[in-house]
Amino acid sequence: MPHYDLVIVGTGSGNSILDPRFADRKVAIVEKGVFGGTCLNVGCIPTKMFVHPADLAATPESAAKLGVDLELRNVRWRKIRDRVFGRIDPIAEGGRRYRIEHEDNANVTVYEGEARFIDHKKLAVQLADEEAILTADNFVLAAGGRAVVPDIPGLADVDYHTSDTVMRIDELPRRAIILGSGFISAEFAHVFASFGVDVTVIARSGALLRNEDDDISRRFTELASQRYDVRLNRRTVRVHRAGRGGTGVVLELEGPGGEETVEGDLLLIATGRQPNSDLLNVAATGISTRPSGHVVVDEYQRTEVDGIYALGDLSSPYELKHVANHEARVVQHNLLHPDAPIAADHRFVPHAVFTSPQIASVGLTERDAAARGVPYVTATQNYADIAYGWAMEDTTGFAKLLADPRSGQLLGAHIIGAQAPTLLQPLIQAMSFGLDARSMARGQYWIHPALPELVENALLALPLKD
Ligand SMILES: Cc1cc2nc3c(=O)[nH]c(=O)nc-3n(C[C@H](O)[C@H](O)[C@H](O)COP(=O)(O)OP(=O)(O)OC[C@H]3O[C@@H](n4cnc5c(N)ncnc54)[C@H](O)[C@@H]3O)c2cc1C
Ligand SMILES: NC(=O)c1ccc[n+]([C@@H]2O[C@H](COP(=O)([O-])OP(=O)(O)OC[C@H]3O[C@@H](n4cnc5c(N)ncnc54)[C@H](O)[C@@H]3O)[C@@H](O)[C@H]2O)c1
Repeated sequence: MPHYDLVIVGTGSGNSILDPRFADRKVAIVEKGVFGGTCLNVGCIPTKMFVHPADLAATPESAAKLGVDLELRNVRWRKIRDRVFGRIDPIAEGGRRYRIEHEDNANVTVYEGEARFIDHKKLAVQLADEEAILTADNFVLAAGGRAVVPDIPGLADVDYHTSDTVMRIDELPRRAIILGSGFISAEFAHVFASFGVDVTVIARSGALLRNEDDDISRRFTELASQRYDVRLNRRTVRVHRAGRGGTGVVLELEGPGGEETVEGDLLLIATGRQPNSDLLNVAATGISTRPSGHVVVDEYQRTEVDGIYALGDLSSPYELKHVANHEARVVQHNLLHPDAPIAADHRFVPHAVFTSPQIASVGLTERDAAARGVPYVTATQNYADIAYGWAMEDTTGFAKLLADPRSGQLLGAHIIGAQAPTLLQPLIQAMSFGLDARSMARGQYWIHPALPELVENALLALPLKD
């Protein structure tokens, strides 16, 4: 039974921990799937590589109102898909080979198989032909999560996709149904609709992206409904194959208008993700989980068991790559300096949805602020009322800020419109470093007539107390 100084489970963000400072430690890395994890292989990176061509394909629609007539002649799906994975797959394989073969990793053993705890700090790894049992002083659990597939009658008997498989299909479907109305739904609806697929989005609640600020969610729902079929307040009662030898899939729904059916050639299930703590059987080593399945960690990313750290989607309710990366840096430091640990900073975690229009957000929504009884003022600045917004003829985008009325400290920022994630970044910076709205607006130049004037004007519009 080999004993290690350090065992890392998962090669997503967990793989970034090792560097030359670990050269004198005996290390094992365990990976059951493809090296590089979700973000690289089936998450952030490929999705955005599809979103960019989708943005281009959608350009004729937005150009016409500016007097530029463009025509979308063709979408070569296989060319788009093969560019994406032709780039990504070699990176994943290169990362694997680096860990297995390169002299930098002479101290590292890679175990390719599924790990599960069988006892206190004892891990079994199911390899192709045998089971290995590993023990270690330190473990880093970075085993991520997986797509949730809801228990809907008939679903198991039809072909459906999750985000793990949908990007590798051979042909674009004529009609796609997307179940769920969160991040993945919003991004794939944009990709498919831009490529000419008839999209139907099925939402349980009365709005898409309902965790966003209500104004953002409402605006996005309106705009999405103009581009594709959005069914709100629907319960999916049953799923079955289309009749008479049809290759499609039918969803039976119940909604405000009673019963209805929707038929498609592809069904994408986008109903959230769950942590892999159950498959890793963390309970066997004495680690507890939250009701959501997330592993419990303290601010130093330490689990309840001495020497075992967890990070990323396995323990983080944010389920975002920049959070997993940050936590991996914290764990790395704390492994190297256990007597001087640093805490993870989760004060201002931003996110962006790469749909159309783009959406980005940080801090409190107005709903959060009201629920917490936090004093706040808000300001909303439309793209339509800044110079570059005129150039773009943008009539729908806006930035909404929340700030403390006295100190002017920003509490939240929410943008829907072109380049929203890029426009949000200076607001994240202000919040992280405690820059108040007045100083931010008037303590620097804002390039005229560039898009960040949206942020400048939103800051100036905040009705702060003198
Ligand atoms: C479609 C999609 C798009 C996304 N887009 C974005 C985005 O634009 N921006 C963003 O910030 N985030 C995005 N995310 C979220 C982001 O991908 C995750 O937050 C991030 O990848 C989590 O990293 P991680 O290291 O915690 O886990 P992962 O990257 O999931 O790594 C976990 C690894 O552990 C392995 N593993 C699991 N269990 C075991 C086991 N028992 N034994 C051995 N190995 C195991 C898995 O195979 C995997 O390789 C997206 C996610 C999806 C699904
Ligand atoms: N741009 C990004 O940062 C990005 C992009 C994609 C995914 N992600 C990450 O991946 C995670 C998973 O994405 P997601 O879109 O699957 O999850 P999500 O939590 O964003 O949305 C899940 C959706 O499914 C709905 N839902 C849940 N159960 C359902 C059921 N039984 N029937 C119908 N609808 C149901 C929910 O109401 C919600 O609308 C996200 O939490 C996010 O952190 C991030």
